[in-house]
Amino acid sequence: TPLLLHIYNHRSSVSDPKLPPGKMGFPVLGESLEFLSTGRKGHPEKFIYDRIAKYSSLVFKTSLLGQPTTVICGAAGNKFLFSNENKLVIAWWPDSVNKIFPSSTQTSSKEESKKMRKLLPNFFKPEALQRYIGMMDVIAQRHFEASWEGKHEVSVFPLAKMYTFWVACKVFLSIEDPKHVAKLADPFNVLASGIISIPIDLPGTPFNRAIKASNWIRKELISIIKRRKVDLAENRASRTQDILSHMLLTSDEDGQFMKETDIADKILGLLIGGHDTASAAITFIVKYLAELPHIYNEVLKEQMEIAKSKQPGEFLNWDDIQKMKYSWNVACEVLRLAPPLQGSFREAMNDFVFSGFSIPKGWKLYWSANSTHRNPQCFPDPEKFDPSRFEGVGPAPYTFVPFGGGPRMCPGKEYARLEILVFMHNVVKRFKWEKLLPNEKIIVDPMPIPAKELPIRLIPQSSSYVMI
Ligand code: HEM
Repeated sequence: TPLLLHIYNHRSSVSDPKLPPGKMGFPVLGESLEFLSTGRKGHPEKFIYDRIAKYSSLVFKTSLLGQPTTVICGAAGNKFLFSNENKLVIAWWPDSVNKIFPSSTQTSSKEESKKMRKLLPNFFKPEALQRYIGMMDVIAQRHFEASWEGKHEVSVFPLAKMYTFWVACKVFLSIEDPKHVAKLADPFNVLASGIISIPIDLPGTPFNRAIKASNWIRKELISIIKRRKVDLAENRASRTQDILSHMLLTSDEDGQFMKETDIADKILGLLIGGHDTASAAITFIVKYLAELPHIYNEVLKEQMEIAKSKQPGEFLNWDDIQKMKYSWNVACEVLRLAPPLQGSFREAMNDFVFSGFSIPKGWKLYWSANSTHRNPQCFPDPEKFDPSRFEGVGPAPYTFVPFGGGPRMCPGKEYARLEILVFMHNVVKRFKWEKLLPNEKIIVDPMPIPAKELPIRLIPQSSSYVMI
């Protein structure tokens, strides 16, 4: 619609449309505190729906993280932002994120990082990922043996993080020794908590420790990369064994290979992008399955059919994943009600007009998954857990957006689907479970997690099930 936008732009200078309704709040702080506190109280959608109601508008202005921001809600808003990437809007991250990942913004140019972003989906194409399903299953089995079996009670969130991190170490880097995984996991958790901290870089602050942790991990990654290069040259490593090999051997359209520092940054970005998101999703799947026994039973039925069809010692494969339709609908319904990422920011590249409101150049824009996920027009009876919403053609375009959309859509979406389904298969095959805290609160900061990390009581399946 460039023509339409041109007309909009033209009209904007003539009739001078107004800024969206809304309040900018206090200087600097803006409305950040309310934005964050509705999340910490477990209802991040409240910030959005209160304002949609107050201003009778799906577009409103506010100020978040020190930035004038327009929040754009609804399917039409999602479509607008996702389809105008690099035309009217460009990705924007808060300063704290840029400081923890200095090299992606400082050593590589914008052009370079755009090129890199184009390469990324190559490493996560279904064809490439199919090979990794068996590896994920191996890690899942080891994880359950090490941390679940023989236990009466466990806390789900830390275990989900351990699982996704172990899978990532294996699929990205071929690292599977639990000791080596743990050595990377510690600084990694420091890093993850620094990203969401207040960006004050003084000795001892979480932010400062995160920067140090990120430097340590990048150094470690560079040495892994150097070793791999030698191993590939001397045929001691396979060209397709993991994502690192793919990155080292893939060139862009100009025949250029990625630099070591870029690969380290990309892997670090992927580790971060995939860590708390997928583990939050897994935690909420376990939570909903505990609360909804009829859904649990359907998932169990589907997964046991698959388990019965396998030979002893045979790992999950692509055909098995294709059979997990009901389980994936359940996972999608969980992602609708508890989206791990609430939304993300863009920046206006120029002045433009959206929905009759003028958006000044440099302003930030924010889309929010909850603005459609909990909207009764997009999802009738939105509070009801109903996996059948995803049967047939499924939700209308741009209404179900846990992974975003357009050119910046989550590159790890397929990977996440596989590791979530492999987890579901392994957990229901072994256990039923009950929540230990029936009314455990949810905190969204910035990912949704149960406040006490979801402690559950495990009830092993009858042994005939586990043997299969
Ligand atoms: C259930 C799990 C996941 C959810 C809900 C999720 C969701 C998202 C969303 C909403 C975005 C932002 C899109 C935007 O700004 O419009 C994103 C970006 C991203 N995700 Fe995921 N993600 C998940 C898992 C993963 C995994 C497993 C990986 C890595 C293997 C990953 C890597 C990334 C990266 C690198 C970006 C940044 C892309 C960019 O800046 O262009 N994500 N994800």
